[in-house]
Amino acid sequence: MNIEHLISEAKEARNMAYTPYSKFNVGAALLTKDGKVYKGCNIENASYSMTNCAERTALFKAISEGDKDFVALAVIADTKRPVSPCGACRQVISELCPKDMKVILTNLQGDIQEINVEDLLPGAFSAEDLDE
Ligand SMILES: O=c1ccn([C@H]2C[C@H](O)[C@@H](CO)O2)c(=O)[nH]1
Ligand SMILES: [Zn+2]
Repeated sequence: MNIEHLISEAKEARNMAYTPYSKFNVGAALLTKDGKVYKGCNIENASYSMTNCAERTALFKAISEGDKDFVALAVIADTKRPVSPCGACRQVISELCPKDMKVILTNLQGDIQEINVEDLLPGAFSAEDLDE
């Protein structure tokens, strides 16, 4: 699976976004070691803070299906710069994905930024912080 294909899966997921409030559609595609792709879109709610971002939708779908070996995540939105995942998603990605995994951020113009998971959220709170 190449990066272009993963991005096209993210673009497809974006078409499923449920965004009656922001009209800002985001898609994500999460690739597993076995070559399976979990797609996710953002899902909003009239109680705005209940919104789930595309990145977390894809991750939660995968984890809930028993998949946990991830090799890449692509995210796409109609932004001037490659879309920037929110803080909540950076926290969740940091916990569930390997440190050296590539996150491919892109936009509809085809600008691409690749970033390692470990650089998404420097100093992230993690499981180790829970140890006494
Ligand atoms: O990386 C991002 C950034 C924003 N959103 C969603 C949340 C909300 O539905 C809309 C506007 O913030 O975009 C995502 O899904 N992923
Ligand atoms: Zn988010």
